[in-house]
Amino acid sequence: MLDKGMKIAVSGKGGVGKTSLSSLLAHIFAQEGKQVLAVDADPDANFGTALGFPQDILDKLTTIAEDKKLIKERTGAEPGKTGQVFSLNPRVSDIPEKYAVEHNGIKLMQMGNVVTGGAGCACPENSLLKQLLRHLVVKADDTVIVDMEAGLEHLGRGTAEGVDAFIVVVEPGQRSFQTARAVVKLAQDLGVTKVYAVANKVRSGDEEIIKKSLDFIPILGIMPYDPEVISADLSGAGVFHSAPKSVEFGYKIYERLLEEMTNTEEMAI
Ligand SMILES: Nc1ncnc2c1ncn2[C@@H]1O[C@H](COP(=O)(O)OP(=O)(O)OP(=O)(O)O)[C@@H](O)[C@H]1O
Repeated sequence: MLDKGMKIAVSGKGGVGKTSLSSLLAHIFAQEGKQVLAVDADPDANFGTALGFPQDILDKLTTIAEDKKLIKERTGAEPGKTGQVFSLNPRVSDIPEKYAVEHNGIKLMQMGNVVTGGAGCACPENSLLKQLLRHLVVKADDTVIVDMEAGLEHLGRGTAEGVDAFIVVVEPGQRSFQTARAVVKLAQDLGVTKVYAVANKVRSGDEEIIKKSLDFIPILGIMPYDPEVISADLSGAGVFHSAPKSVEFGYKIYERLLEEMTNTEEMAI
């Protein structure tokens, strides 16, 4: 295993279970003694709640994209305005330490949404978020788990190349398969080499059709439909602490990930 922690990005169509899987992996890596940094880069997600962070800690979490002072200080430009000159290479190395909150040995950061100009906007907040994600993936020693939206808004080429495992979460259904195809293509175009699928919310008997539909990508694991994941969401207790069946499947995915990493290292020798 590498000295540096693994860098894992999790993506997929809205609602497929990206955040639930990301939270399971974060806890499993932490249990296995890794320093884990969970990065919430999906504006629709609530990574902190899925991780089981208490509300008083989440209240202290600053969303980077909404910190106007920070954006102005680092990029030299006003957030929310286009047509300005701003730094494409802002200083970010001190941000994780200042902005992450911690609970149960897991650190959490929240990137937030870039509203101005929509997808791919050339604005100061996007410049800062992209540079920050690049720093976390390329430079940080922690095991980094990024919960991302399907558009891969913050994933630039340099960052993509540093990702050890890019996981596309898929639920049984043609729309989810189609999104998976599009996300896989986006990721590969950006230079990610290790792209995998995890099928989630799978009812017994559906495994074969899922394997057939995902023949374009290696499958890391198949997670069952698990009502306890929904209960965890309702109670705010966190998936890892309240859905033991899913935790078991999460461990299988963790082991597959380690195997994949070992294979890559052997290939590199
Ligand atoms: N294995 C599962 N079995 C049953 N329900 C699940 C499972 N995994 C996730 N869910 C439920 O599906 C919903 C969406 O899950 P989650 O928030 O993890 O997905 P997401 O892809 O991150 O969504 P978003 O795009 O909205 O951030 C939640 O209500 C969650 O409890």
